[in-house]
Amino acid sequence: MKIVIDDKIPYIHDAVSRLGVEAVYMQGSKIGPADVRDADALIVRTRTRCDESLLGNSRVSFVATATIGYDHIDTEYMKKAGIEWMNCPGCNSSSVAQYLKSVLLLLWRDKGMSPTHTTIGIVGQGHVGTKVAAVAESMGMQVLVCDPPKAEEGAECRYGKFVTLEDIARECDIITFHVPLTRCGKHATYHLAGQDFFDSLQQCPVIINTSRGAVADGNALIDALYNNKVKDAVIDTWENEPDIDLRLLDKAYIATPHIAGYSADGKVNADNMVIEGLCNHFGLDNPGKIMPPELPYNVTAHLKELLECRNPNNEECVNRDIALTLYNPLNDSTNLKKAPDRFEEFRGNYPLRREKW
Ligand SMILES: NC(=O)C1=CN([C@@H]2O[C@H](COP(=O)(O)OP(=O)(O)OC[C@H]3O[C@@H](n4cnc5c(N)ncnc54)[C@H](O)[C@@H]3O)[C@@H](O)[C@H]2O)C=CC1
Ligand SMILES: O=C(O)C(=O)[C@H](O)COP(=O)(O)O
Repeated sequence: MKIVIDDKIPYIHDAVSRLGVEAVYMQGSKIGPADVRDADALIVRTRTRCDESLLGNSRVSFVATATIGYDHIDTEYMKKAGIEWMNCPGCNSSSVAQYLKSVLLLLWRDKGMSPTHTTIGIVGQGHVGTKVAAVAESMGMQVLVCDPPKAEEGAECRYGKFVTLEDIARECDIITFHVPLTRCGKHATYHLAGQDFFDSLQQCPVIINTSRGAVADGNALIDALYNNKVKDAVIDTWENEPDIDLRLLDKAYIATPHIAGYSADGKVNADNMVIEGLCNHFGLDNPGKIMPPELPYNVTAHLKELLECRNPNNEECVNRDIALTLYNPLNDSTNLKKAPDRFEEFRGNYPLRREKW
């Protein structure tokens, strides 16, 4: 049995080596029809488009993407071809929530956006949006949630009732997108934040996009930043990655290379889900749980020091410093702004980041 695996999926190698199968590791964007022709399974990330042109002449019967999003998988083709496929729902949702928490703390520290005077609009109440809403609520923000598909299903909104995107545009100081990228259907999200949306903004909000680049129309967002319809932008996901728009990079307050979900915890969750799916599909013995590496001693010692020096009068600052020590998106942003051509390199060699210590 042969598996082709994206070589930038961290922590998975040991578990795969214990499966007793042939494993070929390759750069995700380079995996082509000749590489998968004699493969039985494919484990990918967002960089491999899985469709008929890749898989049509192969014997692949199982495809797993170690990600939440699956807009790179042609699910219609998978169904037609009888190929089982899986994504990893929720795997890195806490990692994206950690990214958002640090962003909200930085907006408070550096831009004076006090949480108790801030209304945040969350577009998409799925795995990620639910956790982001809880973070914002715990900081004292007023939370509005827009999720028309969930509203139509009769799902419960924890924050009053679901509102429309128009309500969000009218009321919110921060607007953050947590939707899948979809190009058809009643609730398609391609350019959901388009010209009309930006024209309708009333509060000159901060726009945060950690979903997929094309959920926001980059040109319309840049115009809105120049015309002061939008105060600041925090961009993790970009149109045309890795060839990103340098005007948006320049204007964005925080600009990161699609790494909101890159905590080691999130990566390991995805690995464990993928290995379980693979073992179930092929009847293999599960080699056991993968664990994330520990943080180095100097980081944990610094965190302990912060806690020990805690002054009850500045508890909030200590909590903020701990959160930002664990993860500060400005570090990733500074690197990307200096060297945007290294977008994929920054992702592929991402430093150890933990959600807890
Ligand atoms: N930047 C990063 O590293 C990461 C990005 N993502 C992106 O975030 C997306 C969301 O992730 P999850 O919350 O786990 O997905 P999910 O599937 O759990 O939730 C998505 C929610 O969006 C809602 N939705 C769909 N169309 C909508 C529309 N037009 N307007 C408002 N709401 C709409 C759905 O009803 C659902 O509740 C993923 O599809 C992925 O593209 C996810 C993880 C990491
Ligand atoms: O899970 C998702 O969806 C994501 O966007 C990932 O965090 C990004 O993953 P890769 O591009 O590394 O596959």
